[in-house]
Amino acid sequence: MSPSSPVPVLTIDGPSGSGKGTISRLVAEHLGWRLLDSGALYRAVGYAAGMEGLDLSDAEAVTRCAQHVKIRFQAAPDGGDTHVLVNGHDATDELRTETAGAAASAIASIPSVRAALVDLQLGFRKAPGLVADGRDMGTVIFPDAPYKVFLTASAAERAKRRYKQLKAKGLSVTLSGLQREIEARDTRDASRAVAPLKPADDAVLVDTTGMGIDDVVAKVLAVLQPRPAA
Ligand SMILES: Nc1ncnc2c1ncn2[C@@H]1O[C@H](COP(=O)(O)OP(=O)(O)OP(=O)(O)O)[C@@H](O)[C@H]1O
Ligand SMILES: Nc1ccn([C@H]2C[C@H](O)[C@@H](COP(=O)(O)O)O2)c(=O)n1
Repeated sequence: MSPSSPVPVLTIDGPSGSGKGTISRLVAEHLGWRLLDSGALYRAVGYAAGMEGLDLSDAEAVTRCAQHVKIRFQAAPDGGDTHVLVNGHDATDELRTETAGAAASAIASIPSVRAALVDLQLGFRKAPGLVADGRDMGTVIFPDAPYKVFLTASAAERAKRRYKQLKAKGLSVTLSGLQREIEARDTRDASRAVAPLKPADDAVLVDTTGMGIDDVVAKVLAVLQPRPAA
């Protein structure tokens, strides 16, 4: 990278449960790059709005909340999951629930809420590079990113992964209920007017159905390799 060239960004977009968070973290660790979990920002706004007792469809009130909320990512001392502090409260566990995901998806369809989070996201672009995980990383926030991936997997496989993850945490969930929630969230995220969930025109599509995590990491890292001249 020359001193004048922009900091490289790898965007990893995709639907819920496709593995964006897991793969982004592993790829960022491998590269020694920073990580932006943009979904956590929308989850934090939805959570903060809930704590204030706001009606999530009140666009003005939720936008004010998005403009003022203090969100901080804190590395776990034991090397585990990064903690997310919302207005000083460690909300890591609350933010990972499907309820928080649905609230995030609802407030994320408000254009002024999205606008309130743009500068915060752009601020993550620092040397030596950034892996950015979300729904609109490659299309809206970092359209000039040199590397873009769109991760998918069948809804049934994504529901199975989520089921395993939540069961391991001791939560009482059903596979069919999770699949319904995942599909409802995908539909809302993909059909909103602003920054809908969709692959960037120049993204590499990776269908992870039936693939293990290590194979997906390898496939994503391959996107960063220079292509042989034709
Ligand atoms: N290729 C894979 N094979 C099997 N399990 C996977 C794979 N990728 C991710 N997982 C598991 O699936 C679960 C969901 O993954 P993850 O949270 O990374 O998805 P996500 O796309 O970030 O979801 P969300 O958008 O809802 O935050 C995790 O338990 C993760 O370990
Ligand atoms: N760039 C982004 C990231 C997330 N959202 C919204 C839509 C998602 O359903 C919700 C939660 O995201 P997750 O943590 O599951 O990745 O947040 C968005 O609109 N744009």
